[in-house]
Amino acid sequence: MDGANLTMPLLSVQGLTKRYGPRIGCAEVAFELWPGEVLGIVGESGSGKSTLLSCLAGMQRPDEGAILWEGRDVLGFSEAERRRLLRGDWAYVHQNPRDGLRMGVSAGGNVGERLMAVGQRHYGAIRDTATDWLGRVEIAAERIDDRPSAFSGGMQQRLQIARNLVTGPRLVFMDEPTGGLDVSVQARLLDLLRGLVRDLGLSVVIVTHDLAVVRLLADRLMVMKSGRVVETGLTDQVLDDPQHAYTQLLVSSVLQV
Ligand SMILES: Nc1ncnc2c1ncn2[C@@H]1O[C@H](COP(=O)(O)OP(=O)(O)OP(=O)(O)O)[C@@H](O)[C@H]1O
Repeated sequence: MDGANLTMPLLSVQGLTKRYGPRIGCAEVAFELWPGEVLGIVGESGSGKSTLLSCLAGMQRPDEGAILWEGRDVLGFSEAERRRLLRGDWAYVHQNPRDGLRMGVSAGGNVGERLMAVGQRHYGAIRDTATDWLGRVEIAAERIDDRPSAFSGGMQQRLQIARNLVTGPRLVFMDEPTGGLDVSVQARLLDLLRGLVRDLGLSVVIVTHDLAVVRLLADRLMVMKSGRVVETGLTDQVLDDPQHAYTQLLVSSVLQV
Protein backbone atom coordinates (compact mmCIF):
# COMPACT_ATOMS: atom_id res chain seq x y z
CA MET A 1 0.00 0.00 0.00
CA ASP A 2 3.05 2.24 -0.38
CA GLY A 3 2.04 5.52 -1.88
CA ALA A 4 -1.65 4.79 -1.41
CA ASN A 5 -3.77 7.84 -0.89
CA LEU A 6 -5.72 7.10 2.27
CA THR A 7 -7.71 10.32 2.19
CA MET A 8 -9.52 9.49 -1.03
CA PRO A 9 -11.22 6.31 -2.27
CA LEU A 10 -9.38 4.48 -5.02
CA LEU A 11 -12.61 4.11 -6.92
CA SER A 12 -15.78 6.10 -6.48
CA VAL A 13 -18.82 5.10 -8.48
CA GLN A 14 -21.93 7.24 -8.71
CA GLY A 15 -25.32 6.59 -10.31
CA LEU A 16 -24.00 4.02 -12.76
CA THR A 17 -26.70 2.89 -15.18
CA LYS A 18 -26.47 0.72 -18.27
CA ARG A 19 -29.47 -0.23 -20.40
CA TYR A 20 -29.77 -2.69 -23.25
CA GLY A 21 -32.60 -1.10 -25.21
CA PRO A 22 -35.58 -1.18 -22.83
CA ARG A 23 -33.88 -3.71 -20.55
CA ILE A 24 -31.88 -2.65 -17.52
CA GLY A 25 -28.37 -4.07 -17.20
CA CYS A 26 -27.61 -2.20 -13.98
CA ALA A 27 -29.19 0.90 -12.47
CA GLU A 28 -28.02 3.68 -10.17
CA VAL A 29 -25.13 1.73 -8.69
CA ALA A 30 -22.98 3.70 -6.26
CA PHE A 31 -20.09 2.64 -4.03
CA GLU A 32 -16.59 3.50 -2.93
CA LEU A 33 -13.57 1.22 -2.85
CA TRP A 34 -10.68 2.10 -0.56
CA PRO A 35 -7.05 1.00 -0.95
CA GLY A 36 -6.50 -2.59 0.17
CA GLU A 37 -10.21 -3.36 0.21
CA VAL A 38 -11.92 -6.35 -1.44
CA LEU A 39 -15.49 -5.70 -2.57
CA GLY A 40 -17.62 -8.70 -3.53
CA ILE A 41 -20.58 -8.26 -5.88
CA VAL A 42 -23.08 -11.10 -5.58
CA GLY A 43 -26.49 -11.88 -7.01
CA GLU A 44 -28.22 -14.54 -9.05
CA SER A 45 -27.79 -14.92 -12.80
CA GLY A 46 -29.09 -11.86 -14.65
CA SER A 47 -28.84 -9.54 -11.64
CA GLY A 48 -26.40 -7.24 -13.45
CA LYS A 49 -23.04 -8.26 -11.98
CA SER A 50 -21.23 -8.72 -15.29
CA THR A 51 -22.75 -5.58 -16.76
CA LEU A 52 -21.54 -3.57 -13.79
CA LEU A 53 -18.04 -5.07 -13.86
CA SER A 54 -17.64 -4.51 -17.58
CA CYS A 55 -18.75 -0.87 -17.21
CA LEU A 56 -16.32 -0.36 -14.34
CA ALA A 57 -13.42 -1.89 -16.23
CA GLY A 58 -14.10 0.17 -19.35
CA MET A 59 -15.29 -2.71 -21.52
CA GLN A 60 -18.74 -1.16 -21.93
CA ARG A 61 -19.79 2.46 -21.68
CA PRO A 62 -22.54 3.17 -19.13
CA ASP A 63 -25.48 5.36 -20.16
CA GLU A 64 -25.34 7.41 -16.98
CA GLY A 65 -23.15 7.90 -13.96
CA ALA A 66 -19.56 8.54 -13.05
CA ILE A 67 -16.51 6.38 -12.31
CA LEU A 68 -13.78 8.26 -10.46
CA TRP A 69 -10.31 6.73 -10.23
CA GLU A 70 -8.52 8.60 -7.45
CA GLY A 71 -10.88 11.48 -8.14
CA ARG A 72 -10.36 11.51 -11.92
CA ASP A 73 -13.31 10.82 -14.21
CA VAL A 74 -12.41 7.64 -16.09
CA LEU A 75 -15.26 8.06 -18.57
CA GLY A 76 -13.62 11.28 -19.71
CA PHE A 77 -10.26 9.60 -20.38
CA SER A 78 -8.88 9.49 -23.90
CA GLU A 79 -8.49 6.06 -25.49
CA ALA A 80 -4.70 6.23 -24.89
CA GLU A 81 -5.16 7.11 -21.20
CA ARG A 82 -7.68 4.32 -20.79
CA ARG A 83 -5.35 1.77 -22.37
CA ARG A 84 -2.48 2.93 -20.16
CA LEU A 85 -4.68 2.47 -17.10
CA LEU A 86 -5.69 -1.04 -18.18
CA ARG A 87 -2.05 -2.02 -18.77
CA GLY A 88 -0.65 -0.54 -15.58
CA ASP A 89 -2.75 0.35 -12.55
CA TRP A 90 -5.71 -1.88 -13.40
CA ALA A 91 -5.97 -5.59 -14.13
CA TYR A 92 -8.85 -7.85 -15.17
CA VAL A 93 -9.07 -11.57 -14.41
CA HIS A 94 -11.60 -13.23 -16.70
CA GLN A 95 -13.70 -16.23 -15.74
CA ASN A 96 -12.38 -18.12 -18.74
CA PRO A 97 -8.56 -18.02 -18.74
CA ARG A 98 -8.63 -18.23 -22.55
CA ASP A 99 -10.07 -14.70 -22.58
CA GLY A 100 -7.18 -13.37 -20.51
CA LEU A 101 -4.24 -15.35 -21.90
CA ARG A 102 -2.52 -15.56 -25.25
CA MET A 103 -2.86 -19.26 -25.93
CA GLY A 104 -0.21 -19.34 -28.67
CA VAL A 105 2.48 -17.79 -26.45
CA SER A 106 4.54 -19.64 -23.80
CA ALA A 107 3.69 -19.34 -20.10
CA GLY A 108 6.79 -17.20 -19.55
CA GLY A 109 5.88 -15.07 -22.56
CA ASN A 110 2.37 -14.51 -21.22
CA VAL A 111 3.79 -13.07 -18.03
CA GLY A 112 6.79 -11.36 -19.64
CA GLU A 113 4.89 -9.48 -22.33
CA ARG A 114 2.95 -7.60 -19.66
CA LEU A 115 6.26 -6.39 -18.26
CA MET A 116 7.37 -5.31 -21.73
CA ALA A 117 4.07 -3.47 -22.17
CA VAL A 118 4.96 -1.29 -19.19
CA GLY A 119 8.43 -0.57 -20.53
CA GLN A 120 10.74 -3.31 -19.25
CA ARG A 121 13.33 -4.27 -21.83
CA HIS A 122 15.98 -6.45 -20.18
CA TYR A 123 15.33 -10.04 -21.31
CA GLY A 124 17.14 -11.70 -18.38
CA ALA A 125 15.32 -9.62 -15.77
CA ILE A 126 11.96 -10.21 -17.47
CA ARG A 127 12.55 -13.98 -17.53
CA ASP A 128 13.63 -13.96 -13.87
CA THR A 129 10.50 -12.03 -12.84
CA ALA A 130 8.31 -14.36 -14.93
CA THR A 131 9.90 -17.41 -13.28
CA ASP A 132 9.35 -15.88 -9.87
CA TRP A 133 5.67 -15.21 -10.64
CA LEU A 134 5.11 -18.71 -12.01
CA GLY A 135 6.43 -19.95 -8.64
CA ARG A 136 4.10 -17.64 -6.76
CA VAL A 137 1.12 -19.18 -8.55
CA GLU A 138 2.49 -22.69 -8.04
CA ILE A 139 3.55 -23.40 -11.62
CA ALA A 140 6.89 -25.23 -11.83
CA ALA A 141 9.71 -23.21 -13.43
CA GLU A 142 10.31 -26.07 -15.90
CA ARG A 143 6.92 -25.30 -17.50
CA ILE A 144 8.00 -21.75 -18.45
CA ASP A 145 8.32 -22.54 -22.16
CA ASP A 146 5.09 -24.56 -22.38
CA ARG A 147 2.01 -23.01 -23.93
CA PRO A 148 -1.12 -22.56 -21.80
CA SER A 149 -2.97 -25.00 -24.05
CA ALA A 150 -0.83 -27.74 -22.44
CA PHE A 151 -2.03 -26.69 -18.96
CA SER A 152 -5.05 -27.85 -16.95
CA GLY A 153 -7.90 -25.36 -16.39
CA GLY A 154 -6.67 -24.59 -12.88
CA MET A 155 -3.11 -23.97 -14.09
CA GLN A 156 -4.37 -21.72 -16.88
CA GLN A 157 -6.30 -19.68 -14.35
CA ARG A 158 -3.22 -19.41 -12.11
CA LEU A 159 -1.18 -18.29 -15.12
CA GLN A 160 -3.79 -15.66 -15.96
CA ILE A 161 -3.50 -14.39 -12.39
CA ALA A 162 0.31 -14.18 -12.65
CA ARG A 163 0.03 -12.33 -15.98
CA ASN A 164 -2.30 -9.83 -14.34
CA LEU A 165 -0.43 -9.29 -11.11
CA VAL A 166 3.15 -9.15 -12.41
CA THR A 167 2.96 -5.43 -13.15
CA GLY A 168 1.77 -4.60 -9.63
CA PRO A 169 -1.72 -3.29 -10.46
CA ARG A 170 -3.44 -1.21 -7.80
CA LEU A 171 -6.93 -2.40 -8.66
CA VAL A 172 -7.90 -5.86 -9.85
CA PHE A 173 -11.30 -6.72 -11.34
CA MET A 174 -12.21 -10.40 -11.12
CA ASP A 175 -15.14 -12.00 -12.91
CA GLU A 176 -16.01 -15.38 -11.36
CA PRO A 177 -12.32 -16.34 -11.12
CA THR A 178 -13.08 -19.79 -9.71
CA GLY A 179 -16.08 -20.49 -11.96
CA GLY A 180 -15.93 -23.40 -14.38
CA LEU A 181 -13.37 -25.36 -12.32
CA ASP A 182 -13.72 -28.61 -10.37
CA VAL A 183 -14.56 -28.13 -6.72
CA SER A 184 -11.14 -29.27 -5.44
CA VAL A 185 -9.35 -27.07 -7.98
CA GLN A 186 -11.58 -24.16 -6.97
CA ALA A 187 -10.64 -24.58 -3.31
CA ARG A 188 -6.91 -24.54 -4.12
CA LEU A 189 -7.24 -21.50 -6.36
CA LEU A 190 -9.28 -19.67 -3.76
CA ASP A 191 -6.61 -20.37 -1.17
CA LEU A 192 -3.93 -19.04 -3.51
CA LEU A 193 -5.98 -15.93 -4.31
CA ARG A 194 -6.56 -15.27 -0.64
CA GLY A 195 -2.82 -15.45 0.05
CA LEU A 196 -1.99 -13.09 -2.84
CA VAL A 197 -4.68 -10.58 -1.88
CA ARG A 198 -3.42 -10.55 1.71
CA ASP A 199 0.33 -10.50 0.92
CA LEU A 200 0.09 -7.83 -1.78
CA GLY A 201 -2.63 -5.76 -0.05
CA LEU A 202 -4.61 -5.82 -3.31
CA SER A 203 -7.69 -3.72 -3.93
CA VAL A 204 -10.21 -5.94 -5.67
CA VAL A 205 -13.71 -5.85 -7.12
CA ILE A 206 -14.84 -9.45 -7.49
CA VAL A 207 -18.04 -10.66 -9.09
CA THR A 208 -19.35 -14.10 -8.23
CA HIS A 209 -22.56 -16.00 -7.63
CA ASP A 210 -20.66 -18.19 -5.13
CA LEU A 211 -21.12 -16.91 -1.59
CA ALA A 212 -18.35 -19.20 -0.30
CA VAL A 213 -15.90 -17.27 -2.50
CA VAL A 214 -16.84 -13.89 -1.07
CA ARG A 215 -16.97 -15.28 2.45
CA LEU A 216 -13.26 -16.08 2.08
CA LEU A 217 -12.09 -13.12 0.00
CA ALA A 218 -14.29 -10.07 0.40
CA ASP A 219 -14.23 -7.44 3.16
CA ARG A 220 -17.49 -5.92 1.95
CA LEU A 221 -20.43 -7.14 -0.11
CA MET A 222 -22.86 -5.58 -2.51
CA VAL A 223 -25.94 -7.69 -3.26
CA MET A 224 -27.61 -7.09 -6.64
CA LYS A 225 -31.07 -7.95 -7.86
CA SER A 226 -32.59 -6.95 -11.20
CA GLY A 227 -29.70 -4.56 -11.88
CA ARG A 228 -29.97 -2.72 -8.57
CA VAL A 229 -28.01 -2.90 -5.34
CA VAL A 230 -30.39 -4.16 -2.66
CA GLU A 231 -27.98 -4.55 0.25
CA THR A 232 -24.41 -3.62 1.17
CA GLY A 233 -22.31 -4.18 4.25
CA LEU A 234 -19.41 -6.02 5.80
CA THR A 235 -19.29 -9.56 4.39
CA ASP A 236 -19.87 -11.40 7.66
CA GLN A 237 -22.65 -9.01 8.61
CA VAL A 238 -24.49 -9.46 5.31
CA LEU A 239 -24.07 -13.23 5.23
CA ASP A 240 -24.81 -13.88 8.90
CA ASP A 241 -27.58 -11.33 9.35
CA PRO A 242 -29.03 -10.47 5.94
CA GLN A 243 -31.58 -7.64 6.07
CA HIS A 244 -33.16 -7.69 2.62
CA ALA A 245 -35.58 -10.54 1.84
CA TYR A 246 -33.69 -11.29 -1.38
CA THR A 247 -30.37 -11.61 0.47
CA GLN A 248 -32.05 -13.85 3.03
CA LEU A 249 -33.25 -16.10 0.24
CA LEU A 250 -29.83 -16.08 -1.44
CA VAL A 251 -28.07 -16.98 1.80
CA SER A 252 -30.51 -19.66 2.89
CA SER A 253 -30.66 -21.32 -0.52
CA VAL A 254 -27.00 -21.23 -1.42
CA LEU A 255 -24.82 -20.91 1.61
CA GLN A 256 -24.28 -24.20 3.37
CA VAL A 257 -20.81 -23.41 4.71
N1 LIG B 1 -25.55 -7.86 -24.42
C1 LIG B 1 -26.75 -7.81 -23.84
N2 LIG B 1 -27.85 -7.48 -24.56
C2 LIG B 1 -29.09 -7.40 -23.99
N3 LIG B 1 -29.32 -7.64 -22.68
C3 LIG B 1 -28.27 -7.98 -21.93
C4 LIG B 1 -26.94 -8.08 -22.46
N4 LIG B 1 -26.10 -8.44 -21.45
C5 LIG B 1 -26.86 -8.55 -20.35
N5 LIG B 1 -28.16 -8.27 -20.64
C6 LIG B 1 -29.29 -8.26 -19.66
O1 LIG B 1 -28.92 -7.41 -18.59
C7 LIG B 1 -29.33 -7.98 -17.35
C8 LIG B 1 -28.12 -8.19 -16.45
O2 LIG B 1 -27.30 -9.22 -17.02
P1 LIG B 1 -25.82 -9.56 -16.50
O3 LIG B 1 -25.22 -10.53 -17.47
O4 LIG B 1 -25.09 -8.32 -16.22
O5 LIG B 1 -26.15 -10.31 -15.12
P2 LIG B 1 -25.22 -11.26 -14.28
O6 LIG B 1 -25.62 -11.07 -12.87
O7 LIG B 1 -23.80 -11.00 -14.60
O8 LIG B 1 -25.62 -12.70 -14.78
P3 LIG B 1 -24.63 -13.97 -15.02
O9 LIG B 1 -24.16 -14.38 -13.67
O10 LIG B 1 -25.56 -14.96 -15.66
O11 LIG B 1 -23.56 -13.48 -15.93
C9 LIG B 1 -30.07 -9.27 -17.69
O12 LIG B 1 -31.44 -8.97 -17.75
C10 LIG B 1 -29.53 -9.62 -19.05
O13 LIG B 1 -30.48 -10.37 -19.78
